[in-house]
Amino acid sequence: MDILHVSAECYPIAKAGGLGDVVGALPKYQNGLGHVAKVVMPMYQTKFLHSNEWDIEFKGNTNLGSRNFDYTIIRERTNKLGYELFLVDIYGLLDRERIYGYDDDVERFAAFQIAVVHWLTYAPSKKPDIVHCHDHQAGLIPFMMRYCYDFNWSVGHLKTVLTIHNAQYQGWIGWDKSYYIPSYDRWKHGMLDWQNNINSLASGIKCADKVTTVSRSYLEELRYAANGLENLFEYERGKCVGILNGIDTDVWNPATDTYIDNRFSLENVAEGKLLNKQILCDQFNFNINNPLIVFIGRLVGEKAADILPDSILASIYSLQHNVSFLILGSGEHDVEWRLNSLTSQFPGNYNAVIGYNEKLSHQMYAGADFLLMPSRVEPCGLNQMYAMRYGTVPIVRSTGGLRDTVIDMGDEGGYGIRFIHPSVGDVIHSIHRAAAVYKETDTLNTMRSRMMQIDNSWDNSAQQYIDVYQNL
Ligand SMILES: Nc1ncnc2c1ncn2[C@@H]1O[C@H](COP(=O)(O)OP(=O)(O)O[C@H]2O[C@H](CO)[C@@H](O)[C@H](O)[C@H]2O)[C@@H](O)[C@H]1O
Repeated sequence: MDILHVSAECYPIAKAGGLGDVVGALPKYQNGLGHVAKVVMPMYQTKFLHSNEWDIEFKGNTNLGSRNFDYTIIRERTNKLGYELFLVDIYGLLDRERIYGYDDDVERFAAFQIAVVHWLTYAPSKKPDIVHCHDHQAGLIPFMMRYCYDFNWSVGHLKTVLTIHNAQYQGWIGWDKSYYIPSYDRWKHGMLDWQNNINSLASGIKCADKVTTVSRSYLEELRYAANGLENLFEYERGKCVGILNGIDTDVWNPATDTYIDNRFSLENVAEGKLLNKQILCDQFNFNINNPLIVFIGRLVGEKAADILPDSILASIYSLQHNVSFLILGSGEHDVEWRLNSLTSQFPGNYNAVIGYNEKLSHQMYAGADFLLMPSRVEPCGLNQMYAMRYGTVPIVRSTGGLRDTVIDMGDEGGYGIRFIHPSVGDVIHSIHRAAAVYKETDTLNTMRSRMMQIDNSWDNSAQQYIDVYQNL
């Protein structure tokens, strides 16, 4: 089968979170199964863009409302990522350094989607069998392919899949900007609308042939907590399926990871982790004998980052300073500020690196004893799977993909710590459980050995996506 993935992120070109990891890996594994999977994404000003060679694939001209624009589709010359990669260059709109966070993001991603569908319509090359859209930045594509007059005569018959990595963000566009959508059958305007806005994600759910979420539990949860789309998920449940993400075991492998100084595997996990922990302890002035608990991720309400400061403060006091915490992330300014200000309060027990740092994240997965994820919402979560591969015990709230991937150490065959509420009390209790198990070397080693042998690779999930396509 011929599959085209459409996404705003793709690792290693541009990544803000887990979406980039998934789109960077899934096509490679689908190609490994004998299919032809490709990726198209915006051309941002990235290091990857400037350090690789590109061929021009197609040049086109189309409109965003009254604004006429040229676009160019370029293709990475060597397929070095294991799949064909196309970038959409729209001068003045997409060619920025960051992925998101601009005042005109609505215009940028609307233009991106229009350009992709225009390209699919007018390029002479063979059309894909499946257009696989990821999150709201590609959510309008199924509508445009099916109902916009400029396109549907050519691509209206192609099958579309929408994968929801995070339903919190929906790509709302006021109806005052509806002229951005190329002309369409007005009777179909309900396929764009949700609660008096154009809602890109809702439109994708209505119009795509199949909708997938990144874990089964998350799909269940969306029926009662979907940031306003609950009824839609209930109504469309027949076309929705949960497929757990995998991890790219080429990138996330403690035996070959070039970001870490001391590589290790199951055979020497205790020694390997200790050497990596020593480096972190030297860098951040921690006592190596204390359990090291880390958090990596976006500092937003969804991840319950706001409860970290109080939980950490209380835990350091109640464990009499026999614990260390390291935070890596960025997000809401007040959370960043509160997390930063703890550093001076607890030198030797706490530190925070505010920002995005791929290398440090790998070093933390390798050197930490525990990884904390108190998420209020976690569609799948990749961090816990990376942690497990590096022998780092996950401490997770039992929700979404965290529930599907972590078994509590109190249960048969368990290897992690699970708690129910995203509350300071539950987090402190779990940190105390972590501090206790840290002293039981044999139990800790058994848990490490169990989690490192779990196969969370893409092999299984990539095939499940192929099954979805084939059923269409
Ligand atoms: N400051 C920082 N520095 C370095 N690396 C950082 C970082 N902040 C985050 N990361 C990295 O970004 C990724 C985060 O992935 P997640 O899946 O946990 O969350 P995210 O909410 O972005 O993804 C959404 O999509 C994914 C993919 O479907 C779902 O798993 C998830 O539940 C859903 O919320 C990891 O690779 C992590 O190491």
